[in-house]
Amino acid sequence: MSQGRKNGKRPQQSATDETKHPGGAPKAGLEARMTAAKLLAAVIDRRISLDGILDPVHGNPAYKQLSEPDRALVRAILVTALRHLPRLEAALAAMLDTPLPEGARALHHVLIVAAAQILHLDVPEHAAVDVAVEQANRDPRNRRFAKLVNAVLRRLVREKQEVLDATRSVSPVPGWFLERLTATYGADAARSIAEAQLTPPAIDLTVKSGAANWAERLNGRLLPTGSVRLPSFEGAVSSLPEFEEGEWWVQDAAASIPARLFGDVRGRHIADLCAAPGGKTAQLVAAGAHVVAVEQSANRIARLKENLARLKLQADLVQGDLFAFNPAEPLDGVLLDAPCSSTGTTRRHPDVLWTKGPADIAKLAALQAKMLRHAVSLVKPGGLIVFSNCSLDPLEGEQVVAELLAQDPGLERVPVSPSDWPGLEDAVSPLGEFRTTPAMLPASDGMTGGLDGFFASVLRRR
Ligand SMILES: C[S@@+](CC[C@H](N)C(=O)[O-])C[C@H]1O[C@@H](n2cnc3c(N)ncnc32)[C@H](O)[C@@H]1O
Repeated sequence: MSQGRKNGKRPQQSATDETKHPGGAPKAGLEARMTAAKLLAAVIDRRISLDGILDPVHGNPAYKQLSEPDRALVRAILVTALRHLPRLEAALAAMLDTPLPEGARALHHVLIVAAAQILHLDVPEHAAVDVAVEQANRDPRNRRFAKLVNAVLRRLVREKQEVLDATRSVSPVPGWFLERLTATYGADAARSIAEAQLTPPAIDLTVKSGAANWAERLNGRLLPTGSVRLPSFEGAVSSLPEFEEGEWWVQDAAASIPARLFGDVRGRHIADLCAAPGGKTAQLVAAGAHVVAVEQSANRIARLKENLARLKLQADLVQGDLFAFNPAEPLDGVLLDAPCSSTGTTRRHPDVLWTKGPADIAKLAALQAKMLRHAVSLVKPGGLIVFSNCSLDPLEGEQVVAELLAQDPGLERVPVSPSDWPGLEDAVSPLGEFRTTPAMLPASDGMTGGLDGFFASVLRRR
């Protein structure tokens, strides 16, 4: 999983990936790097999501004030720091004769931000060191550590390759997550999943039609899901052909599986109960279903509306709580792509592992069970319910379904057949449920491998 990487650096791929930055002059990017350390504190210490902090409209005020190149630097630093956090901490610990004093959290974040740049970003190392020293000097709590910061980071620059090699054995994910992965997937698979989250994901497109042609046209790879994986890509996806015409949308290959599990949906009435931003609604409409898209969040349903407008696809939109959605006629099908811990998306959202924990997983699993019971109540006899989410935890997937099946004799599982998914057979469990992980779908022809972690199960009302 290390395509295109040299010395731990990777090519720019998208706005949230590690990137080059023209911060050559000693104090260039000072504001950006200082902001990055503060925002890292907000994620790690206050468990605020990165998406919330970096939102261009509702995000952190200090971040919003920065120039676009500085914002890109902040994003790259934060994503990199969170992806590699335990290894960066181990690297710094190896440079320190004694651990940092208790309570030196601000200093910890300054050092992590600098270490992420030195070890993984294509920025001048001296700028990362100088700014960290300046930042320590500016903070009365940290001033006495400025010399230490200088010495530690200069040593990190000198011993970079040795440090990268020595910390490779450190798990890049927090202990609670590795334990859960190991309990579910076994030690080897858990390690592979943890390693996979270090590689930024490729960009996958779902196309309205002619996937093989699109793959050829974009020099991409046709995936077993029918998605088109782009080769390493710089710039805005909106610059790709036929964006305005609405011929395709960005959707991780794994996220495209649940809607496909309904089979032929032409003329069927299907509700998508957690619909925004609308990737799965779009798939169902494009495949010929009449879709009601239900979404609680006003901001997110506005995005869904924009997305459908660009794609020239029509669905009925209902803004509100799915528990209040009770159509007069029972439906042919319901898709419940429920809110979850999102631990399957850490390649693009590495903050998840530091902002969420086991208690969130348990709480979300209980909510999903309640949502799934409501979803089942909306379909007619013989109707299908597809339950999915992007968590890697069985508590939010296999167990939700197993418990409901045990309680409701009027419901049966419709097993997915591995032979219907050549290339993804390993992702179908013995019970016929989908379980993808970021370690699946090997890289090939120089193209990034991997998939988001997803769970999907098909149920039928008897
Ligand atoms: C995982 S996302 C759905 C992604 C979407 N299916 C797609 O493919 O683009 C979950 C969505 O459920 C929405 N949601 C959460 N609770 C809800 C509720 N009680 N009623 C309706 N929507 C809800 C969230 O706002 C969020 O947009």
